[in-house]
Amino acid sequence: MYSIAVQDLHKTYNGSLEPTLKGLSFAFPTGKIVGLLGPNGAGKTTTISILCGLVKAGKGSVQVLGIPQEANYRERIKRALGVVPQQIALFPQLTAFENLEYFGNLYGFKGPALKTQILALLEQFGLEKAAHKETGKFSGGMKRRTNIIAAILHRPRLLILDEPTAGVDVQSRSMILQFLRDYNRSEGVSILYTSHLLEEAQHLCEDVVIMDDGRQVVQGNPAALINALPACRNLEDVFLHFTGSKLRD
Ligand SMILES: Nc1ncnc2c1ncn2[C@@H]1O[C@H](COP(=O)(O)OP(=O)(O)OP(=O)(O)O)[C@@H](O)[C@H]1O
Repeated sequence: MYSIAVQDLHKTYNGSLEPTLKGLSFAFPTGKIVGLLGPNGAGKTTTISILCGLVKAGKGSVQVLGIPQEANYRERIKRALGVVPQQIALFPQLTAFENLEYFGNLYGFKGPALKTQILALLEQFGLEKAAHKETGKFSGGMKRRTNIIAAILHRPRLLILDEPTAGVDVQSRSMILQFLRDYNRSEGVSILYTSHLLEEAQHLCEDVVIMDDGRQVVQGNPAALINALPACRNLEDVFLHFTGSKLRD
């Protein structure tokens, strides 16, 4: 079964003359870690927002874990999908524990079982000492780690992360990447993540989808893509080969 299958996706935002997605297609099987890569403005966040049911596509089809995008899509997908947005989505006046309790409640989890789970995850993410501190006073890395916990409290089968390692220090980044590997292996959770750090994506992902200007330009295993192009030494070379070096702003 495909974890995500996107076919000929189009999107033009209201008020925009230029389409953001121009026939994007890609698919990958369940259980993989996949990188959705592309230059600034390629349409990665737009694609994620459509997958989550937050933005409506203009044309094309989307299936997430076999669930087609229909009228009650968001309700159907809610339990199966965990999302870590690019912007930190925490209440700064609430403590980490209170934030996570709030997100757990949204999924119908309550009481001692939720409390135990939150404390275990805070410990796993190195946040046990900060559990009862306001998240507004957290460092970037601590906020990001708390945000990831919020996305996995309900044990989703697919986790989508939009630049989870942007702006965090080396220690937090290393912890987050190790968590993603372990989580994928031990729970079989499918992961789609975006990043501009291509060395990171090369090591983490079994598959990458490189998109540019609203379309897929190539999909494949990083090592296989590098081997297929004799002039490319790494994924960054492959990326530049397919997307060119013209600045996008
Ligand atoms: N809400 C919106 N309304 C109008 N245009 C938008 C909106 N959101 C995104 N866009 C435009 O769509 C294009 C793609 O944006 P998107 O954020 O999906 O790209 P991205 O690949 O995630 O970029 P980045 O790497 O910079 O995060 C950009 O030109 C952006 O200005």
